[in-house]
Amino acid sequence: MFESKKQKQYTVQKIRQTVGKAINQYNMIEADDHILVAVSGGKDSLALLEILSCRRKALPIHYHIHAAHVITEDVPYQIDVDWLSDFCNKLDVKLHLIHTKANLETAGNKKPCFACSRNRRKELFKLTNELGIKKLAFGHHLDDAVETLVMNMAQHANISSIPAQLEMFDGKIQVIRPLIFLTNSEMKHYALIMGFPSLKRECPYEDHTIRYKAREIVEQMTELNPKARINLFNSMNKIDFEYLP
Ligand SMILES: Nc1ncnc2c1ncn2[C@@H]1O[C@H](COP(=O)(O)OP(=O)(O)OP(=O)(O)O)[C@@H](O)[C@H]1O
Repeated sequence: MFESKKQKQYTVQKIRQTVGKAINQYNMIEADDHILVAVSGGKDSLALLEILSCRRKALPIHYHIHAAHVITEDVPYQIDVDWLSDFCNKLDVKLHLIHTKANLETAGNKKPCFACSRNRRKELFKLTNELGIKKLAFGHHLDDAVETLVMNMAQHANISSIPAQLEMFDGKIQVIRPLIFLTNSEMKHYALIMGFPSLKRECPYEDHTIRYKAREIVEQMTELNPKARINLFNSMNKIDFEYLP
């Protein structure tokens, strides 16, 4: 679909404003904060890094952005680190590369993908702590939250998802998700306009079977109501306890 320069500018501005809305609503960023952005090389975390970095120029408050990318050496999936370094340089953001191993052979009956992402999170928390940073930002968006809601209801019989912000380790680290009000389709659109390449390759261990099924279910629900995705998201803030069994 052809989009004029003006339309593209409008989309970019709207998406950046929506990030700003989440940041303000959850008080995610304060003056002089240091924020470590976890960057996978996928479109969402690249956009998150770029948006947070650009916002610094437009705001009266100042905050510091750092980026971290975890390289799991024993998993045959790597991104173009030179491109990412260059991207961070242009944004005037320091990139921290974390080299680690998932040691999948010792993961017992845990699935490789689970063991690898648990190790990645551990490494990100470790670096955040070592750098004396309090805020760790992830690139999860609204679709991730809705899919997680559906998965948790079906698998764990509880109503829970991924929070927009969460205090961890007795408040030492605050996890923030500034893209939480944006859909996957909005993020795809943003990446296309900004010309972000897809640095991520499919990992051979990647097992998203359940998540893909949850995604399909959410997609089917949009046939009931085109707004189903947003409604599922908003329903998490509107639980009518009197009308529950
Ligand atoms: N190798 C990594 N290094 C640093 N952070 C990561 C890495 N992989 C994932 N993350 C963080 O975890 C978030 C969710 O990861 P996930 O693999 O679900 O995202 P993705 O959709 O594959 O990539 P992205 O969200 O960047 O488009 C990412 O947005 C990013 O913030």
